[in-house]
Amino acid sequence: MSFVVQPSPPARPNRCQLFGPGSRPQIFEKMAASAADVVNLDLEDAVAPDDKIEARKNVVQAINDIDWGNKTLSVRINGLDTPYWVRDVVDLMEQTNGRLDLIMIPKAGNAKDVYAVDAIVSAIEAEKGREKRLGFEVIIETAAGLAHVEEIAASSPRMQAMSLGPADYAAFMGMQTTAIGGTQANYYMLEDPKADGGARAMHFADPWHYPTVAIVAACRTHGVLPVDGPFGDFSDPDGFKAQALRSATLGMVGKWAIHPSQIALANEIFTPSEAAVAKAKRIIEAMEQAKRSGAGAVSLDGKLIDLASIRQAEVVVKQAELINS
Ligand SMILES: CC(=O)SCCNC(=O)CCNC(=O)[C@H](O)C(C)(C)COP(=O)(O)OP(=O)(O)OC[C@H]1O[C@@H](n2cnc3c(N)ncnc32)[C@H](O)[C@@H]1OP(=O)(O)O
Ligand SMILES: O=CC(=O)O
Ligand SMILES: [Mg+2]
Repeated sequence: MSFVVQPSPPARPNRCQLFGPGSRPQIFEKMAASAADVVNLDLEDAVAPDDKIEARKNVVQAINDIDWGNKTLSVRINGLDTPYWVRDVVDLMEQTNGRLDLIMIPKAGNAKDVYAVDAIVSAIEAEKGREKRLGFEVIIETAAGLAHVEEIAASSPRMQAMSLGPADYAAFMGMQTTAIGGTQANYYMLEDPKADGGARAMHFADPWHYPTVAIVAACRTHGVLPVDGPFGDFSDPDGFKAQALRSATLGMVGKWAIHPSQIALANEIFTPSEAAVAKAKRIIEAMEQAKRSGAGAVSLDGKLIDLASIRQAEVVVKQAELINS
């Protein structure tokens, strides 16, 4: 236990981040009317090179003209290795009305990447006398991003969220797959040949486990929201749910949707169920009683609960309160 108190991440729901290409303005109103907590207008990989300039104009206009309600509104700018990103940032800062909440920085490789964007944003904010501080979110989706995940999480007071990007992550790590997230057919173990009469059942392992835990740890250390990225097969709701359940279990607070059919799935998984909230409240209640009687550890339903159980239960209760607030 460190004497440094773990900072809280931004207190806003982030169960689902709905993405849409900036080059497809016909869907912007649908995104605004959706049940996603966060809308991400994309200038990066969902926009073809020839459409980059037009997409930027569409996004600027949409930020100014569309009623985004109480959504967290974010734009994914182009990567710092492209000729587009500076103009993305400058136009978003100079030509929009202050409604924009976040800029998403893709392929963040180290803290200096965030610093570079911060320098431009800070200068324009000061020049324009903007009172609302723009927030940042990043995607961890390169080998360098993973290697420097903690310094990226700590890189700026603007940092609000960090997502795992499994598509680029797979590419940059040289993984042999073209699927975006989820189960990988070749990542399995076979049962011991001597077990079960040699039937050798397959057990799929989770190739996203390590980056997920690394992101969650970095985020929890620095008060940033950890988010699971895209699941490309939008025709496979069960696969999406299994992936989302794994990341929720490991501490992530939400997941991207790359199709409207994935929004309700993400909202369901990242909203604590009534049963989970009721159980968490029973634990807190039982521990209050235990404290009054001087006990640190007691049994509830035949299981141990102690002071750590309060902290566990509070995660569930606070998440439910945040969503219902
Ligand atoms: C690896 C990464 O970087 S992922 C992040 C970047 N990627 C993206 O932003 C891609 C986002 N998704 C999309 O562009 C699209 O959903 C696609 C290309 C996958 C599929 O598009 P379509 O073929 O039009 O899907 P489909 O026909 O099933 O759409 C059904 C309805 O949902 C709408 N829709 C589709 N995608 C979206 C979206 N992202 N947001 C809101 N509405 C949408 C369609 O306009 C259509 O509406 P309608 O019923 O009123 O006509
Ligand atoms: O940007 C997201 C990804 O998976 O790559
Ligand atoms: Mg990517």
